[in-house]
Amino acid sequence: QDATDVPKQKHDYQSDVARLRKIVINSLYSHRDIFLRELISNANDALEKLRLTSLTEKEVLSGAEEMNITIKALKDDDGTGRIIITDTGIGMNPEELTTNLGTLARSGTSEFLARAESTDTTGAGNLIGAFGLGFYSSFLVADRVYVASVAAKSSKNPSPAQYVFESGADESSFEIYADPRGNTLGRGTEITLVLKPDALEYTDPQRITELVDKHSSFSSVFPIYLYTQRAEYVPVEEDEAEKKDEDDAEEVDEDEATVEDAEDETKSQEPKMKEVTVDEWIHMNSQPPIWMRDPKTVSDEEYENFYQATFKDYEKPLAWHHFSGDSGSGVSFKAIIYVPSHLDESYWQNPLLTNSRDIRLMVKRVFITSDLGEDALPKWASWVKVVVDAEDLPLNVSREMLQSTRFLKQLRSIILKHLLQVLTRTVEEDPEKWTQVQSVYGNVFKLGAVEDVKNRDKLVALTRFSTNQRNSTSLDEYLENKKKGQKQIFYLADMGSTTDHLAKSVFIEKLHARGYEVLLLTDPLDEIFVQNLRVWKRVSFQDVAKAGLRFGDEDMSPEEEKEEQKALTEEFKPLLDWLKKEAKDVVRDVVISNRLVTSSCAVVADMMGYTANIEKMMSSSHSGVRNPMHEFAKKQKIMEINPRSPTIQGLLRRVEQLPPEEEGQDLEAEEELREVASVLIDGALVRSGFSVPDSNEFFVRVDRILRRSLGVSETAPTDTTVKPAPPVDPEPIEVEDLFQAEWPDYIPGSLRQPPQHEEQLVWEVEEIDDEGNPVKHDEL
Ligand SMILES: Nc1ncnc2c1ncn2[C@@H]1O[C@H](COP(=O)(O)OP(=O)(O)OP(=O)(O)O)[C@@H](O)[C@H]1O
Repeated sequence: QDATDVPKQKHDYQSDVARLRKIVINSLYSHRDIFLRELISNANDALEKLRLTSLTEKEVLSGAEEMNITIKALKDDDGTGRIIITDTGIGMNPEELTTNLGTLARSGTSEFLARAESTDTTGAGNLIGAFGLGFYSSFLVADRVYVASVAAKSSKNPSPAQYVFESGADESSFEIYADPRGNTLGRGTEITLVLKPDALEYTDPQRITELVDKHSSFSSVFPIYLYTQRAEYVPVEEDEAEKKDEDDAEEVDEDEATVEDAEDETKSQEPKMKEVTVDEWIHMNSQPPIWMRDPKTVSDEEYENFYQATFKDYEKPLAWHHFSGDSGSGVSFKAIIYVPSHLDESYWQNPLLTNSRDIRLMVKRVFITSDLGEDALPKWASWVKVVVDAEDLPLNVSREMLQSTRFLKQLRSIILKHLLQVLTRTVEEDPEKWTQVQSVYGNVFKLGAVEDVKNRDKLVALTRFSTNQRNSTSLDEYLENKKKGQKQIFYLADMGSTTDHLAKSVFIEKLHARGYEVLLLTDPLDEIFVQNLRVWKRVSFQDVAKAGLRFGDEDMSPEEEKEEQKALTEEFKPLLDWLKKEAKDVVRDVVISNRLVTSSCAVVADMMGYTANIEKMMSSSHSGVRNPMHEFAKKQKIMEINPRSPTIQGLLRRVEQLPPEEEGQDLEAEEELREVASVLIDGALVRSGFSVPDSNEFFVRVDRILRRSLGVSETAPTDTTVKPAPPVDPEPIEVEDLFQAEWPDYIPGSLRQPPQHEEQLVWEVEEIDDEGNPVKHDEL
């Protein structure tokens, strides 16, 4: 079949593509250099696909001899310019040209586009950087793009034809047609960019060389050639010269020899030269890839550029580590590990479902796969970016075969070991970078410590916490600051709170006053971390909002303490008994406290109970579900009262003054006291981070007590009369009609807010008195 017989087919772009192209063209002008690296990266992918397919289907390789990428930048005589990027990769048939270049198959595209459309242009640039533009970046520099492509030969398609995808930057459709030139490529894809008039700088080979050197020289193991032309002066060849001289020689006769001799003489003295244009293909990536080089010879900029091109990240990496080694199972390798400067947004949405997609495994410089399977890395480390090149694996190793090699398992621990090393090194060597690492990965380390038992200690060592004494401490530093006798790591957790707020908590007042350090945990992960770890360097964690707090330097022996507690309990017995009755709905017990200094009381969780923080976490993860275990744990709270607090002492006296039942109750005094007690209990709950059972009731009681202290009558009613709403209007006015009457130029449905007008709209409402007569007001 003659391909040229096939008519041109017009296709509309999928609407997302049209949107993406628009955002790209509008927002990435200052980044338009990226088009070249994107197209080279696509060409490289196509060559990699071809190589992989050829492992099972030899015939794909026929069609073109070489596997390479070529770039031609041309300035045409009419002042226009073109760039032609050609690869001899896997190619595309007409259907593939249509779907691959006319649709966006990536997930989350629409959401992404909506965000990019709503951000300003620089913000959109960053977003697009994260998203990856690929082929559409062509339109940053080109008014018109032609993609000619021949799919690789296969048993199903033994003589593929060359087809063209053609589209203009402003067009909402593209055309697919058989290339009228026939099959000029043999195999692969040729992308011709007809440059915009303001993008002619890219016709300068020097400019292209610069860009390839910076972004792409290492992104392909296949050779990249740039077409150049240079002027050269070559001696004019003899017969040509003779021809030239023929005009001068009037006759060809016996004098010829003399003439020749004379000519020979002049030639040797000053050879005739002419200018010729020499075409040359320059090999641009002849240097070995950077992971194969000696780290001492690679500059930071080279590492950064390599990272940005390979992992398509617009931002520079935070840190990296370049090393070589032997896996232990006889596979030697070279690798670079990168720590990105940000986490993908999706990471925290589902950290435990994230798989690593960025371990690029190569064998002898040839890319094999970046999908090493589910368990390639623990989830906490799924963000790490790695290139690893193994020397001693067979080139045709498949992903499935890889899964069963020992190398892969070893690779996992090698990567983790080096990743932890590079992070730990940052702590020691670069405090500024370490702050950045903490702000991005602080929570990742906590998650890791919970998930990755094998590396737990190293990950815990990387975690940092705020305390009542400093902004950041590691657990080891905390232990160095541990006071004599202290056998617990004190912490207080309240997710969503601030450290400043926690520092003023009732639970740490004594610890703080005495100079003990308390970890102040505000992230939901903190509590999970502590609950999982339980002990660090044989010192257990103690939630200071729970029973069981010990300072370790108690002056009294536990027996003596018990004695003292017993004596105080005896002394405060009337108050304790009375409070127990009053607080029975919220706490299990009321006891004398040893943790309070200035506060009069607090509510703490029992050993089995939930602290306010856990209660919050439970209610957010079990919303609406009543679980008897949770209900039980929620009730395991204890109210502690401070025997040295004047409030408590005063309350004790008042309770003691209540006449015993047999003498007849003083109901009024009792009621008043109960009110005070209930405010105290609810206040203690709030102060301790819990919520009160009924906040409306709570406020009514507060109000009564306030009245009492202000000497206002408790029973005096508040004037509660309010103006009633006017009667039902039988003919409701359409709001828009109303606007129309007031503002004639108002377009119905066009505004939510009434337009700003000098005169305010006045709602005249007639008020009637008890007899039904209208009430006159000066002003409404
Ligand atoms: N030179 C090429 N040879 C063969 N196929 C190509 C070539 N360029 C693009 N394609 C095909 O078109 C698809 C879309 O390309 P595009 O660059 O837009 O996205 P991508 O490469 O998949 O993603 P990204 O560039 O963000 O990594 C590719 O997945 C590939 O199938």
